[in-house]
Parts: sequence; C-alpha cells; structure tokens
Amino acid sequence: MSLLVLLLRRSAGAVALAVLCGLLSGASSAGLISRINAILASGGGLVDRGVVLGFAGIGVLMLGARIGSQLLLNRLQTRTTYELRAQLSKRILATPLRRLEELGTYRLLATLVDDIGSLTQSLLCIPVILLNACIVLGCLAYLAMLSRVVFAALLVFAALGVTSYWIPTLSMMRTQRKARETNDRLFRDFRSLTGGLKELMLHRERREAFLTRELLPTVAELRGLQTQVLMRHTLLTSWGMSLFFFFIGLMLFVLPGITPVSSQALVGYTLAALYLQQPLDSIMTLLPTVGQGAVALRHIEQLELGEAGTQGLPSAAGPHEAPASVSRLELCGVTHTYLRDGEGTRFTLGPIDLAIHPGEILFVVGGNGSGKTTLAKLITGLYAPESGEVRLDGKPIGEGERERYRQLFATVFSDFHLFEALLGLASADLADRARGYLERLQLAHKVEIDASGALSTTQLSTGQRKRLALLTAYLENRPVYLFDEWAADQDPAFKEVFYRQLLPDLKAAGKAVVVISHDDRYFDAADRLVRLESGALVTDRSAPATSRAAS
Ligand SMILES: Nc1ncnc2c1ncn2[C@@H]1O[C@H](COP(=O)(O)OP(=O)(O)OP(=O)(O)O)[C@@H](O)[C@H]1O
Repeated sequence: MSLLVLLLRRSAGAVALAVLCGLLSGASSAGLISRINAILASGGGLVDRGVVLGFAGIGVLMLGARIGSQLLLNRLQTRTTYELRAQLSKRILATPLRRLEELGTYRLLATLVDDIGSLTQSLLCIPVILLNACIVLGCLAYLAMLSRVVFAALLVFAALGVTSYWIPTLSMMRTQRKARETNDRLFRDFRSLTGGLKELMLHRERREAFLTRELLPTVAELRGLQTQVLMRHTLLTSWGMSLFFFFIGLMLFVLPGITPVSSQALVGYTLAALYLQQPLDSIMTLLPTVGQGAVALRHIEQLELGEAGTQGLPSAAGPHEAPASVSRLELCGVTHTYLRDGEGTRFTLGPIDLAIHPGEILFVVGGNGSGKTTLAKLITGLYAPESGEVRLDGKPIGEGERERYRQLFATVFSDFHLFEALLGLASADLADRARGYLERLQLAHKVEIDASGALSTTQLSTGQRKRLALLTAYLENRPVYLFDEWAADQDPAFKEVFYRQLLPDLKAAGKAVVVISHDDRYFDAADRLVRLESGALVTDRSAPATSRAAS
C-alpha cells in the first residue's frame, strides 16, 4: 500500500487541481449553454456589448480550464509512470538476490512493464472519477432540493443498484487477478521465445511443441480471461444504465400515483436524473481500470520487494566506500540451503569454515552442482548466511554492513552481464587505463572506449565478452577478486595468460584472489585449493605438488 500512498501523497495537489479545472470547465460550458439559450429565447434582444464580453469571457475560461485539466492529467501520467519505474527499479535493487532468484526475472519484467502501466492508468482515473463524483453529488443535491420523496427513493434505488453492481464486480476482479497471473506465465514464455531462438529454429518439433503446448495455450488462456472481463464489464455497465432508466420510469409512472406532483416538477426531476447519466456512465466505465490497478498493486506487494535504501542503494549518509584493503576475510560455520518447490528436495551448502587472505590465490574446485557458485555468493555477500557468520578483519558482517562489505569485491560470475559502458568507474584517466588493459587482454583491435567509458561494441564472441568483463573488474581495483569459471571459454593460449600472468599479477598487487575452476591443468597456480563435494568442504590445503609437476 505504501507505494500507492506515496504516489497519492505526491500527486494530491495535481489531482485536486485537475478536478478543480474540470469542474470549472464543466461549469463554464453549462454557463455558455444557458447564455446561448437565453440569447436564442430573447430573439436577439439580449445582445449588447456586456453580453458579448461575458460570452467571450466564459468561452476563454472554459478553454483555459479544459486545457489546464488535460495538461495536468498528462503531467500526472508521465510523472506517475516515471515515479513508479524509479521506485520499483530501486526496490528491486534493494531486495536480497535470493528472493529475486526465487521470483524469476520474468515476474520482475511483467511487473515493470505491465503492473506499472495498469497502476498509472488507474491513478489517472482518480481525477476523472472525483470530477464526475462532484457532478453526481451536485445533481443529487439539486434533486434533494426539488423533492425529498424523489431523493429518498433515489437513495434506496441507488443502494440496490450499487449492491447488484458491486457483487459481480468482485467476481470480475477475481478474473482480473487470474489474468494477471497468466500474464506472468506469458512473460516466462516470451523469455523462452527470445532466449531460445536458436534452439527453436533448429528443431521443428521442439518449435511446434513450444508453440502449441506452451506459448499459444497461455496466449489463448489470457485472451479468454480478458474477454470474460470485457464481457462482464459490458453487461454490468448496461445493467447499471437500465437500472437508471428503470428509476426514471418509476418516477414518471409510479410517483404521480403515490404523491401529487406537478408536471413541471416531474420534468425537473427527470432532467436532473437524466443529467446524472453521463457522469455515472463515465464512473462505471472507469471502474475496471481501477480494478486492474488494484490487482497490479496487490501483485507488486506480493513480490515482497525491499524498500529502497535498505539494501542495494545508498539511502542517506553513511560510508559506502569499500575499505581499500583487507587483512582477513573469514567464513565461520556458514550455511545456505536451496529448497526446490514441488520436488521436496533440498541442497545445503556448509557449514563452511574458510579464510581468504590478501596476496593469496585460492582455488575453489569441485564437480558440477557441488556448490561452488553458491559459496561465491556467500563470500561476496550476495547471499546472507542462514547460519554462521562472515567476518571481515575479525568483525562479523551484519545486515547493516553488507552493502559496504560487497564493495570489496571485483567479480566475473559465469553468468556475468556486460553493460554497454564502464559504469560507475569515472576517473580522469579511465580511457587511458582501459586502453592499457584492452591491449593486455588482446582486445584493442576489437573494442574502443571513449572518455565517457562507452564501449564501441559488445557484439563479441563469448570468450571476448568475458575478457571485457575482466577488464571492468581490473578497473574496479578492489581488494578481493573472484572469478567463477572465467577461463572456461578461453582459448588455450589465453588460458595460459590468465593462469600464469594475470592471476599472479593480481596476487603481486596484494589482492586476495578466489578462482572457481575446472582446469586441473592449472591447479598448481593456486597457493591454496579447497574442494567442494555435495555442498561440503572436503579439503583446504596448499596447491598439490603433483599438479604442479603435471603442468
Ligand atoms: N537458484 C537456485 N535455486 C535452487 N537451487 C539452486 C539454485 N542455484 C543452484 N541450486 C542448486 O544448488 C546446487 C549447487 O549449485 P551451484 O551453482 O552452487 O554449483 P556449482 O558447483 O557452481 O556447479 P557448476 O560447476 O555446474 O557451475 C545445485 O545442485 C543446484 O541444483
């Protein structure tokens, strides 16, 4: 709810002003019509300079109020979208990585694209609904002045009408919620579609199966649910309108039988009631959009994202700079467990006791699925330990220190992301330093880096992209380096450069270097080697002389 409250609080002024402008525009157009009426009725006898000026003045007021109201609504729309996008992006970055992994990127994308759109649209309805609600209240007050009996009858009728409208609306909102869940699946399928292009293009049966068993059924299900929502909405709006005319019929045919009423008063009631129709229609038309917004808001809340400023992004003051050096980093009895929903299985890493020292190359080795990457996420503070603690220079790292702690690491994970520019590394000599590393990584003929840090291209081979990721890590110049199977995609010559030159250089510069590797030919490059088996650390010893000899 906090998101909605925040938005409403920030937009309250704009919403009130938009409603005011709308009312002014409505009142001045009513004023214009009544003047036109009076002039026509007078047969032109009323036309003098004052009348013309008054007419023109109301016309200008109407135009100004209309433009003002529309401009405010446009501004509200763009600002709301901006704020929602900014808030949600910050909140995603403030959410623990493990939670985001559990949610899946497709859900986050669906929220960023879909929920933000729905929420913006529904917030935009608020001024229009308020404006029409003002008109409805005005009409009701007028009716109350005309006849208390008619007004009381209208209230009773309205209560019945709202109840008969609201109950099916609740069921319509349930369908909207279902549609929203299906939309998540649609984003997952779109992700498979764009991520699996090669696999789908190369295998006709797989492509057919993907389309007929996964994507198209989801699309069809969504279409069905959306059709249901639209159909129910049409029925409900029509029901609302027929109730309305039923009420006018009651007034015309039943009221004169209950109480004496002049035909002039009857005309007055009927006109006022008819005037109610347009704003009521407008409110009813907008209700599904508001419902959609409510569903989107609920969905965002269910993601249980962190609050901006708690984890990822610096909120206010506070040291976020990484310490320039580390003398000892320890994992003491650290554990992490993955639960696999549906299968009832689990994988537990640890308890792990491990120390990392500056000026030392530590290899983490082990079979596929033994827990190396999980250990890397615990070492770097991307996962908080479920038990045990991480200590930096003897001091335990708690939740409050984790953001600062993470700034100690320069990493290249096996599923690294390459940005289009060297972000957050601004320095006067950035381009020069980067060029030096490009030479060293044998990329100078492929990639250029301008003074702002923009890369000329990232359309490179997998091995070359990894070298660019390594370049970013070099430029970060942090006390601890962690490489997760970095050399797996390198040619033999560059593997040799990595293990025999680049790693020793980092060590010589006093960096602590953690290397996850399957390259047993180079295990002798480690000062210390630890092996993981099914989540347990089975060895922690110096690099074996045998592998040194083998290389
Ligand atoms: N996001 C996740 N959710 C659930 N289980 C996971 C997740 N990531 C990893 N696992 C499980 O944890 C275990 C260890 O995974 P991890 O990625 O740490 O292994 P690894 O040693 O790095 O493997 P590899 O050498 O293949 O990269 C695996 O059995 C895997 O099934």
